[in-house]
Amino acid sequence: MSTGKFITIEGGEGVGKSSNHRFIAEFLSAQGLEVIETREPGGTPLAEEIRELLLTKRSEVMSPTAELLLMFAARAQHLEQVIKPALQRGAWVLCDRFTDATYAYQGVARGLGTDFIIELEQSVQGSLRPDLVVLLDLDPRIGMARAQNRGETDRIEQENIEFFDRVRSGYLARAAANPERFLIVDASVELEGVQEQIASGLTKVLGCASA
Ligand SMILES: Nc1ncnc2c1ncn2[C@@H]1O[C@H](COP(=O)(O)OP(=O)(O)O)[C@@H](O)[C@H]1O
Ligand SMILES: Cc1cn([C@H]2C[C@H](O)[C@@H](COP(=O)(O)OP(=O)(O)O)O2)c(=O)[nH]c1=O
Repeated sequence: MSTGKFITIEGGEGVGKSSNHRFIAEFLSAQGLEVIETREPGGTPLAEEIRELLLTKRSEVMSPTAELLLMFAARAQHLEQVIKPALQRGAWVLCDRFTDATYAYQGVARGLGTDFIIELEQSVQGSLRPDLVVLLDLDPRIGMARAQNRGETDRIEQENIEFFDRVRSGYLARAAANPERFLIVDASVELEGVQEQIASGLTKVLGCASA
């Protein structure tokens, strides 16, 4: 049996990741594929506990390196328990955020750079990389306005707009460096237009998978 494909959804806050997650899952299921839906940080009970540590507001400032290592601690657990077994049995994995988020948030926005992240990625993931990254690209001012009525902000969401500008440019730099696996979606248009862009990108990946 061939292994499944690994698809991630990326972008800043309020760009429409949750709104489009269901669309992608249904699109793939309609092709008869088994789809495992998951997210990072999180995806297993232990990794969800690490997520709580990461997102809970606290008076003690979390060091960027501690933040980075917790992201990879959660990821290591998630990979072993969920992602790798699913791919090995031929399921497709759809994950809200993955290591490209680490490059954008910790590498660029927090200013840690890429060297240590490259080392961690290699140690924790080996050769595993997403087959397709759906990057929802949007001015963070629009994303924040969209996300406004979502309730209280978490520890990372409370960063300032310059932080989220850096997140956006970090993602776009990742996409420019890895054009073969990134689908950049203009998330500023209405939901239907966003989904048309995603469907056409998925069709190409499905074409490759069945070829
Ligand atoms: N293309 C779009 N145009 C306008 N509003 C949108 C669009 N996509 C999502 N939204 C709305 O924006 C808000 C944030 O979307 P959401 O999917 O929760 O984003 P994320 O998961 O990336 O934070 C929600 O209220 C959602 O209904
Ligand atoms: C996976 C990952 C997420 N994050 C951040 C991005 C988000 O602010 C937060 C939680 O992700 P998520 O719940 O997907 O955010 P959203 O509010 O957009 O729905 O974790 C990192 O900083 N690095 C990472 O490697």
